[in-house]
Amino acid sequence: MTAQRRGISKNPESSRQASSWRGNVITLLLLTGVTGLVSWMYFTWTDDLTPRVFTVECSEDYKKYKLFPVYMHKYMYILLLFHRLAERGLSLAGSDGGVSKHFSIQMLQFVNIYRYFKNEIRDVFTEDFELYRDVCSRIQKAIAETFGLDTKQIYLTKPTFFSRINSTSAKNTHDEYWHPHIDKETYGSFDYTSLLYLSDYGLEFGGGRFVFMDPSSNRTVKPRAGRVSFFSSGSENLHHVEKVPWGTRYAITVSFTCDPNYAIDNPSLP
Ligand SMILES: O=C(O)CCC(=O)C(=O)O
Ligand SMILES: [Fe+2]
Repeated sequence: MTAQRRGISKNPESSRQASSWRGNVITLLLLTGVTGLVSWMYFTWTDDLTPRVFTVECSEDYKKYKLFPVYMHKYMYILLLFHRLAERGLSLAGSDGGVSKHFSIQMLQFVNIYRYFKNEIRDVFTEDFELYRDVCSRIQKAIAETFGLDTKQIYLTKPTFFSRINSTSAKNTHDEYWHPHIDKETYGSFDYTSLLYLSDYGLEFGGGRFVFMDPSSNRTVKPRAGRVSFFSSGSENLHHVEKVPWGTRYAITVSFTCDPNYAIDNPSLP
């Protein structure tokens, strides 16, 4: 009896078909892979640079502020570089409890750079005040445009400050930046808060993301050097900053009020 073998037919036509089928599958896989990679690269690199605006319902608080119109919470990004100024100022003064806030305006528990540097202020900052003023007015313009205001309806207010956060443990409650809060309650005169980030999340520090604690879900802003986030300062924008486990996070807070009584002048050299 002859042993029977089953195997792939040696027919040349079916071999050709099999190899062209394999070729098609490989091409399809390659195409899918390349498309996936390109989409991933596109979304990773472009997503972060696109201005984003989210709208939330105004909180009940605004019923108390009859004088001023009610605006929605929105935020967007603009690109600016400001790291140098923060590092220069902050390297010379600050708390050892993980957070340093340096106001350009006098505030009780924080460093007033005018007082701190006295006559040396010109050596430390020189042309940086010009840059700072320019940044403030660009942010003011962006806020006014986004919220449908005239730039003359919002005024720079205090405190406006640099902050540096690292993993050093908090020495007092002012160092505890991670608590959920409402800026209007914390700072009083704020109607619009803006934050200009000066260092990159994930590269220069870990944690430290800004979290809007919206009722439906949280929304997170990843700090990135040059990124600006702004929002109305009422209870519709309860937020907190995640703890920073490593590295150093720099930011500038620039705030605006609708009330001319709380307006301050742009910072300038004496
Ligand atoms: O630095 C930040 O991202 C926000 C800080 C903050 O919420 C505040 O100082 O009120
Ligand atoms: Fe805040």
